[in-house]
Amino acid sequence: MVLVKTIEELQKHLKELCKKGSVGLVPTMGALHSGHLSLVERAVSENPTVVVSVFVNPTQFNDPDDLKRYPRTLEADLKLLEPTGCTLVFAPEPSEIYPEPDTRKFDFGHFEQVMEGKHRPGHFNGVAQVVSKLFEIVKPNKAYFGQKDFQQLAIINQMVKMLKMPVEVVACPIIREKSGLAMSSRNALLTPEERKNAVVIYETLNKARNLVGAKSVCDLEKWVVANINKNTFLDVEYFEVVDFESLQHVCKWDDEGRKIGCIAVFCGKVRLIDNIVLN
Ligand SMILES: Nc1ncnc2c1ncn2[C@@H]1O[C@H](COP(=O)(O)OP(=O)(O)OP(=O)(O)O)[C@@H](O)[C@H]1O
Ligand SMILES: CC(C)(CO)[C@@H](O)C(=O)[O-]
Ligand code: BAL
Repeated sequence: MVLVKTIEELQKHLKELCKKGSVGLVPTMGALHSGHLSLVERAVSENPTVVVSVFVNPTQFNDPDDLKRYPRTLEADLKLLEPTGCTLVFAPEPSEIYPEPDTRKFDFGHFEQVMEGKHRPGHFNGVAQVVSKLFEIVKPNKAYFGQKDFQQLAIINQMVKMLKMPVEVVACPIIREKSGLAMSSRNALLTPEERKNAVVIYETLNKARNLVGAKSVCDLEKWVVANINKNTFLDVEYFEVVDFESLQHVCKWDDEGRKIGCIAVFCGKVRLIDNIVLN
């Protein structure tokens, strides 16, 4: 495994490595945990060359405090990546990715107007800026993303189509702690007490899945918010039941297609997201 910091170095390595076959890319913002490692392991099992990028992308943060607080742990990340068998770790400085400001504006229509897009203005434009740059730099055959960031996956699939990029986007399942809490780099910012209480999020999502049909969509949404907000550590920003493909709000359980419940919750100052497939 080799750590590279510049695009020039990375592309020099890739010129030789791509002769071995496909290249897999796992984009991350570091502070790695088993969720990230599951993506890397999948990529290693499917490609002779795997690049893991570790880059806290400033353009996707709508809240400057969130960017300042975001955990940065490159030394520990490298220790975790070593045994996975990944080939290259690309950890650039912001000036390497953005030698000048990226002024591109993507139009993802409805996909960026709901849930994360609505509550984090500009977030998905920043994600598309950095992921499109990473795809141009690495030219991967396959790129791996987690279903924890469900809406991000939909946006990236759309971006790949819009920009006609020859990349296969691979969706990977959510990895959870034993308690059920979805693994997330931001979990490291929780106090032990907050972490204990954060398990109520997934517990509630699981109960909600069992109430599908017994309650109307609208009543279920209200019930989830009320049940989580009963816990004084937690404050729901949104819970929405949407169509798995279109992300359109679902009105009735009888509507065609799979449905997913997506949630964002503040636990103290830390904003956590999660989701559950409902049928
Ligand atoms: N628990 C998880 N299970 C599966 N994939 C995950 C999990 N957590 C993160 N990922 C995926 O890893 C990739 C990098 O995510 P990122 O570096 O933002 O980590 P994160 O844990 O989601 O951090 P945070 O949510 O605090 O920003 C994304 O594709 C994300 O969906
Ligand atoms: C895809 C990504 C690495 C882009 O910065 C980030 O949004 C993330 O970690 O999910
Ligand atoms: N996992 C999504 C990255 C972010 O929260 O900015």
